[in-house]
Amino acid sequence: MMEQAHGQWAMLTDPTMTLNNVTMRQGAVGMQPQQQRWSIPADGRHLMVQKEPHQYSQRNRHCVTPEDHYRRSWSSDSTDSVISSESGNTYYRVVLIGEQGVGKSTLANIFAGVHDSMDSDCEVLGEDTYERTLIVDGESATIILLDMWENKGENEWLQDHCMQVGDAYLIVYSITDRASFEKASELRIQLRRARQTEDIPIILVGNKSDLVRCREVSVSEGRACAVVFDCKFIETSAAVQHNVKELFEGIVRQVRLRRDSKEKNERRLAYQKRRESIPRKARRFWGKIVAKNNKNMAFKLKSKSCHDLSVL
Ligand SMILES: Nc1nc2c(ncn2[C@@H]2O[C@H](COP(=O)(O)OP(=O)(O)OP(=O)(O)O)[C@@H](O)[C@H]2O)c(=O)[nH]1
Repeated sequence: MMEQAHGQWAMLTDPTMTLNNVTMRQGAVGMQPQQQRWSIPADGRHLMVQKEPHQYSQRNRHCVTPEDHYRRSWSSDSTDSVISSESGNTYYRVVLIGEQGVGKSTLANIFAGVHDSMDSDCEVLGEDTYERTLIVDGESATIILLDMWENKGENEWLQDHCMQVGDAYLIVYSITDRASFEKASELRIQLRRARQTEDIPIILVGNKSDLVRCREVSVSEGRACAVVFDCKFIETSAAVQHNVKELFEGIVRQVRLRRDSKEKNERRLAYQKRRESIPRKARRFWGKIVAKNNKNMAFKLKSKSCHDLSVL
């Protein structure tokens, strides 16, 4: 089944279909430009791909064969081995949205491994669409990252589309640009309207945290905004790759917390705690003492948890 959607994009839902030169194979992932081969996740969920073979830009230069796919991973735990798709890998479609120039593509490039000193396992599924498998809390998860958001009016259909297709969203602003922060709030409202009945995981991302002297939006403003809009918050620097891995692991955890059973999530939390570093353990312990002594505990707990991406 294929749904023609605005120009060159198509939404593919049937994993066995053939489209022009594009062959869909169930179970495997990835595309090789020479072979014009496309495929979708084994779970058969919608995935947006380009119908025409495209020119690979410099930033999309990382492409691996399907055989390479599960060989390496961006793991949160170096001692874990990668779990294959056959053993229950899960796919998460994550959409980057935000004002122009806030660093969405730079974050996507880091995800894609363009800046990695080591080899990346990222696959390019189409212009501005990347796929990478991470090991988060001992389990593999594949993120399909869409960096196709455009703010220009004539691309309204694309914006609507982006608002509909994500399993999770990263709303990015630049801490050096107040207007982009305000835009982030607008986008949050737009997203809420578009997906009214759904509890979609969203992380508000204050990027460019390395530009300390140009800061226009404080950390507490970012946090307060996340509390008001009921989403998570993190500051990142794509330039120095600070908190980027944490961001992508965090979005996986946020989806899992909503989708999976309580027992599964409790197991993961226990796993995280076992592997937590001593400074982090100490911080958590200290946080509990502070919360106990705080009269406005309800507010404190809420505002405290907006930057903890491992809890709801
Ligand atoms: N100092 C600093 N510069 C950054 C950071 N992230 C991105 N930049 C720079 O900001 C500029 C814009 O980054 P992009 O990644 O193109 O931003 P974008 O949000 O994708 O922009 P559009 O594609 O126009 O929507 C580039 O010059 C990046 O090098 C960061 O964390 N710190």
